[in-house]
Amino acid sequence: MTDVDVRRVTVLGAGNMGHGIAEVVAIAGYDVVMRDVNEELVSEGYESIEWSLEKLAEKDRLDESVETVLSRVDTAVELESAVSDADLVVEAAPERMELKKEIFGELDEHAPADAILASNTSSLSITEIASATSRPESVVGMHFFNPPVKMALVEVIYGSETAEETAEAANEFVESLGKTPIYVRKDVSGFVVNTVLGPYIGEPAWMVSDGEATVREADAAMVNRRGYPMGPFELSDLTGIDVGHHVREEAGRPIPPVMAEKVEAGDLGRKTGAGYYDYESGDGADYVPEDDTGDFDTLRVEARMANEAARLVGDGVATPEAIDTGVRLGLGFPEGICRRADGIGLDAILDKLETLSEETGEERFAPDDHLVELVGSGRTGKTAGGGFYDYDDADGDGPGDYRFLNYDLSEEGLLEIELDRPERMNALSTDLLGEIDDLLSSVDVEAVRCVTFEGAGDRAFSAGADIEGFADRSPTDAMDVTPAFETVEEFPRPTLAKIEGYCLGGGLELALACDLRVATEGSEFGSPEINLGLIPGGGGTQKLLRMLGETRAKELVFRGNRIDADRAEEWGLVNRAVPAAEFDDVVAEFVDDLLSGPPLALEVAKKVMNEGADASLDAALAMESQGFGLLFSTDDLREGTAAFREKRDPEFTGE
Ligand SMILES: C/C=C/C(=O)SCCNC(=O)CCNC(=O)[C@H](O)C(C)(C)COP(=O)(O)OP(=O)(O)OC[C@H]1O[C@@H](n2cnc3c(N)ncnc32)[C@H](O)[C@@H]1OP(=O)(O)O
Repeated sequence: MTDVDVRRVTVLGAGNMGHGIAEVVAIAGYDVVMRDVNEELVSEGYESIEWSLEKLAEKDRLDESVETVLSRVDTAVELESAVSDADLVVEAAPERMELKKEIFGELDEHAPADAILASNTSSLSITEIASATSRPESVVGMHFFNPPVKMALVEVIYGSETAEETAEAANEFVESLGKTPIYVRKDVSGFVVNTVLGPYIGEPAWMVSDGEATVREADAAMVNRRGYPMGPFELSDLTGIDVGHHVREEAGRPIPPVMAEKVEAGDLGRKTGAGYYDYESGDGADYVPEDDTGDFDTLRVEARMANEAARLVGDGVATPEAIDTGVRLGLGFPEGICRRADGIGLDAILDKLETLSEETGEERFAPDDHLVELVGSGRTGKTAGGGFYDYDDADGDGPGDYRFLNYDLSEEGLLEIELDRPERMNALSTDLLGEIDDLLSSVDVEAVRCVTFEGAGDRAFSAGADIEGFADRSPTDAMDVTPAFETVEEFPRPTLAKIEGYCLGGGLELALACDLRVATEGSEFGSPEINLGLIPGGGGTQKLLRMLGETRAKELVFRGNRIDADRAEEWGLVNRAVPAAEFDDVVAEFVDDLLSGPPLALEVAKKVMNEGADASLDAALAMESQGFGLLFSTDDLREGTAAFREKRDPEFTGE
């Protein structure tokens, strides 16, 4: 359950968002009432929850039975009784201000005095919604992304009178759902994610309108050259061209002519069969890498997004971390826009905006004050040691602040490393591999006694190398995956992979570079590279051969299909496959032994065993005997033998 005070939740609205939110809330263990204005809508919503839960159960992604989760979902038509004992109400009604205000007026009358009143609006002002109540301090925005069951992000938005404790409770509640909240500290139009998305869609539309680019060039360049998951026009077709048009109209912003023409012609995107691409008589978003002529000005688009991000930071709406988390989880951007801007150089971004501003006189290029300040104070990005972020490791003298990696080094010497790209199944991008390499190369080894690796989220340790990045990579770059795996393998302390979920391709190779592997029973293992026309490239072919023998290794590599954790244990691919409920305890037992073990003997054992595996038996035995001799002169040996004599646990110091 949850450690916040919320126990009973009411969701108002049984449509796409409403039933999705109710489902997520019930899965997290809360009792939830889903209310809509008539029985038909409510039962359609309920059936959708049931259908979705069954799909999750089929994919083994539900810890409880469908019936148990459903037993926590109640439905209602009457608002008063639905909210009368709710701790939290999430309103997910259609996006019309008058309707929302009416609902919040009713909530004010019927919901308990201490209830949190949240709106799932994606575009309307929280302050104005709250004005319909006599308790605006209890009203907060809680913007889930569609579909809630799949999307990890929730924006928690402050209205102008939202109390700190209301926002904090909303934040904790979102975390208790297993989702990632970001704070949007001021009630700005578009909140965080849609504010950054605006120029991604809008600027290419201006460029096409002005005859400076084609739709296909823009999409191909942003996807292939800059790694975005979808081209701006492809994305616009998917979400509906009229949606972006409406948002701009409402905000009083100029509308790119190409967008206005499409809306006027009724070509709104996929939903009408045609938009920027033709989905009925054509092949849909059929741009290909060759459409990327190299002329499309990607910097112009990214400079505008970075400018919006600077405005959000400068105005105190969100931190760079929140913005980056928002666009990664909410839009699937390959990295946060603030990180990316720091990488490009804020001076180059400012220069681009100033040039465009002078050339066109258009308001949208006016550089934001915060951006100007950052550049003026020398914070021009990563190479300068600071931009939106600080780069402590710019001088290369220690681990820094990583984008895709979280780590913690405890006083006892446990270095816990988490691969943090849950939205991409913790796929190993070049950057992520570089960060693993950097961390293990720069950490103070003397302070570490054991390392664990795990994947963020509950779906994957890692689903392999980042396939999105493949199109863009030269063969020599692509061969560059092994250094990080070698660093892991050669790290002088014992390493343990904690595997929950998919462990595939490069993810399996990372786990194999670790000394030990513990997995939950629901985990799946495989080398699916062959299905992509590839072979394992991070040591997999050779590691599997040595670990499993030719018969099993070839089955994994040639067939490319997955095996379950029990079979992985039987084959010797993992040390233990355990039920999820026992996982933490089993991992803790392994870690305790490694942390309390003699560091020098463990280091020598690791080296002798790793290097000996590839040497002749004579050479390997010579290595072992040399290591054995070496350890005889250590304090740890004296401590180990003394502890044995004195019948106590040894306390090794690594000397
Ligand atoms: C030297 C090393 C080479 C290699 O490692 S090559 C890569 C080898 N690995 C693979 O081929 C595995 C690819 N992934 C999959 O087959 C599936 O995923 C899974 C079976 C792991 C899970 O399937 P499901 O439950 O249906 O989830 P989902 O919608 O496919 O994945 C969620 C999001 O994660 C992205 N993703 C998954 N694996 C990768 C990857 N390896 N590289 C980049 N992105 C990946 C998806 O695209 C999607 O993203 P969106 O939600 O935006 O559609």
